[in-house]
Amino acid sequence: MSLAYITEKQLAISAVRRACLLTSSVFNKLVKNETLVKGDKSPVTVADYSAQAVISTMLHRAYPDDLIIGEEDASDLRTESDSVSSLRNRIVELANEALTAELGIGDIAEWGIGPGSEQNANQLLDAIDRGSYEGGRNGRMWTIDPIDGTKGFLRGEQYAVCLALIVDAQVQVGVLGCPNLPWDWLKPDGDKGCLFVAVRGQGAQQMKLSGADSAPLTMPPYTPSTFNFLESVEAAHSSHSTTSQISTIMGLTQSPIRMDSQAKYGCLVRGDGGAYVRMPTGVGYQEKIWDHATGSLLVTESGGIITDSRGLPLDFGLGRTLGENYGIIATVSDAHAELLDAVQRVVKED
Ligand SMILES: Nc1ncnc2c1ncn2[C@@H]1O[C@H](COP(=O)(O)O)[C@@H](OP(=O)(O)O)[C@H]1O
Ligand SMILES: [Mg+2]
Ligand SMILES: [Mg+2]
Ligand SMILES: [Mg+2]
Repeated sequence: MSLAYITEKQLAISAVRRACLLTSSVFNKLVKNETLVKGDKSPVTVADYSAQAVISTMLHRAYPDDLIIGEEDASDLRTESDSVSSLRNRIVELANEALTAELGIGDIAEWGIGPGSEQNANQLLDAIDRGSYEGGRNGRMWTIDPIDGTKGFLRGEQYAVCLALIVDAQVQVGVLGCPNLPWDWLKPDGDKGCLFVAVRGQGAQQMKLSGADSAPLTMPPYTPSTFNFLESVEAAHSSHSTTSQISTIMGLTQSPIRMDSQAKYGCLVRGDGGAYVRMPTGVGYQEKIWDHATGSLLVTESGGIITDSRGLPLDFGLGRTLGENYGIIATVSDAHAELLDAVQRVVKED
């Protein structure tokens, strides 16, 4: 067994597990004034902030020189008002609850976790803001999406805690925690909570969020009669009509599965859906690297191909966004050429 990135992998699993416990515990208690609206009109909750604080604290303790690209920043939490200070107190309380929880299998106290690891408000706000790195082509950087699919989280549906290590613009380690995802997609009332892990060159695996048993993941081969798409719930994030046109060209009979967050990538690699298709709804939006870093490695490590709608590889070396990539398509290797062809025919018609 290869030992490359073995510590980074264990750290990422540990950090994502702690963050997932935090987010699931918050959901049951979330009250209205614990959600803010960001400059781009998207929601952010105390759970997003505290999960980023926890993950960033652990990364910094383990690898002080590594850079971090996190979705959230703490500027809205640094102003002085009664409502902001109660929000801040809640974030400190939640982050410390997660950081100080007893050590479990694979946890290392030097990562700043376990009893006695409390951080104060300033330390936690600084940890959130350590995620402000601009990114780039060279060096080691982690990317955190503390809650991907915040809208799904608020609806009580799918969301994911996402963490990836990028080295010289290549994703090397990716971990995805999906607290609300059923272990078996066909048994929605059965056990929930899945963790997906991939290391470049070492394959991908799925394990229970709560336990250690893991199963290697290989995407099932292309079967046109049962092939279906995974796409966003939010029509503003991904064009549902474009997906439907692509589906018609490919002669697909199954309807798409709509789901928030990178949980779609988890479902793709374990075979719940045939392809993840994300076509832009307008011009100008640039996909964020933290929305696809982990998912892209899961795809390539389980026998799939991921490109943009022109067939170009996703470029994680251009900063905080995927820059010029336009749309995203991911599917098992033997279906990719046909899918890409259908996508290009639809794009040409538009
Ligand atoms: N106009 C847009 N087009 C594409 N993606 C968008 C978008 N506006 C927001 N998003 C991204 O879509 C992500 C959710 O993905 P999905 O639609 O697959 O659930 C959001 O992540 P967050 O929820 O972490 O903010 C956000 O980064
Ligand atoms: Mg967001
Ligand atoms: Mg996201
Ligand atoms: Mg997010």
